[in-house]
Amino acid sequence: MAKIGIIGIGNMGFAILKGLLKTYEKEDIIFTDVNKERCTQITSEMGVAHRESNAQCAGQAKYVVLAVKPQYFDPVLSDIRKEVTENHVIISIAPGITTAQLKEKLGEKTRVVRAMPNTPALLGEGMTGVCYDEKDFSQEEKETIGDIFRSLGRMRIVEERLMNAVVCASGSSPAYVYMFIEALADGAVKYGLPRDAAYEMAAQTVLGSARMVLETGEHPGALKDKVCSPGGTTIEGVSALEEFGFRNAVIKAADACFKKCEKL
Ligand SMILES: NC(=O)C1=CN([C@@H]2O[C@H](COP(=O)(O)OP(=O)(O)OC[C@H]3O[C@@H](n4cnc5c(N)ncnc54)[C@H](OP(=O)(O)O)[C@@H]3O)[C@@H](O)[C@H]2O)C=CC1
Ligand SMILES: O=C(O)[C@@H]1CCC=N1
Repeated sequence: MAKIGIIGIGNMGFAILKGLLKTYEKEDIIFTDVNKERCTQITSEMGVAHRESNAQCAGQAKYVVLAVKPQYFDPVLSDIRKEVTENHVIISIAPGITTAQLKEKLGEKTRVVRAMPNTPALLGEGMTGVCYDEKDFSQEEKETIGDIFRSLGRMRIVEERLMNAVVCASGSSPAYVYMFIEALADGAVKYGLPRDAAYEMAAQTVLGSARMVLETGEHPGALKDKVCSPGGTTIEGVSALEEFGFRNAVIKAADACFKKCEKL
C-alpha cells in the first residue's frame, strides 16, 4: 500500500509529484492518468510506479490527491467511490468544488481535504492554502497533511470560505507573475538588452523582491519607498504604472478569478 496516490498527472499533478519527491521515497507514491503513454514515460523517467485505473490508485493509497480538471471530477469520483473507505484522506485541488459537494458524491463519512497549490510546487517553492474539518482527522493525519504540503513549499491552513480568495492570491497568480516578468523583459529588450539577459534580470528581480517581503517582514510599500530615490528614475516608473492602473488591473484580475471560482 502506497502512502500517496495522485489521480491526473498533468501540470499540477506532475508538479505535486516532483515536489513530494523532495520529501518522500518513490515507493511512497503512486499515480494514474487517462493518458497511459504519459504514465509509462513518467514511471520510466522518475521511477515512480503508476496504476492502470483511478480505482486501483485510490484503492492502494491512503492519501489520494484528485488532480483532474473540475469538469472531469464526476467521472473520477464515480470511478473511485467504491474504493474509498473511512480510512482514506481524499485531497481535492479543484477550485470551486466544496467539501460538502465532494462528500455528497463520495459518501458523507468520506474525509476530505481541500487544497489550492500552485505550479512552483515543482521546485518545492509552491504556496498551498489548505482547509479541512479538524475533528475528522487524527493528530498523525494532520501532521501528514502538513508534511505533504510543506514538501511542495509553504502551506497555510485557511477557512473553507476563503479558498476562492486563495485561488486569487496564489493558485492562479503565477500566470500573472510570468506575464509581469515577460513584460519587464520586453521593456528592457526595447532599450537594447539581449533577451536572455532580460529574462534573467527580470526573473531574479521578482524572486529577490519576493524574498525581501517574506524574509524582512517589511511592508511592500516601505520596500518600494526604499527603491524610489527622490527625483530619481524609479518614481518616474511608479508614476507611469499608477497612470495606467497597474494595481487596479491586478485587483480586477482577482475579481474575475473569484467570479469564475464561484461559477465552477
Ligand atoms: N495548473 C495549475 O496551476 C493549478 C491547477 N489546479 C487544479 O488542478 C487540477 C488539475 O489541473 P491541471 O494539472 O492544470 O490540468 P491538466 O489538464 O494539466 O491535468 C489533468 C490530467 O488529468 C488527466 N485526466 C483527465 N480526465 C481524467 C480521468 N477521468 N482520470 C484520470 N486522469 C484524467 C488529464 O489527461 P488529458 O490531458 O488527456 O485530459 C491530464 O493529464 C484542476 O482541478 C485545476 O483547477 C490547482 C492549482 C493550480
Ligand atoms: O486556471 C485554473 O482553473 C487552475 C486553478 C488555479 C490555477 N489553475
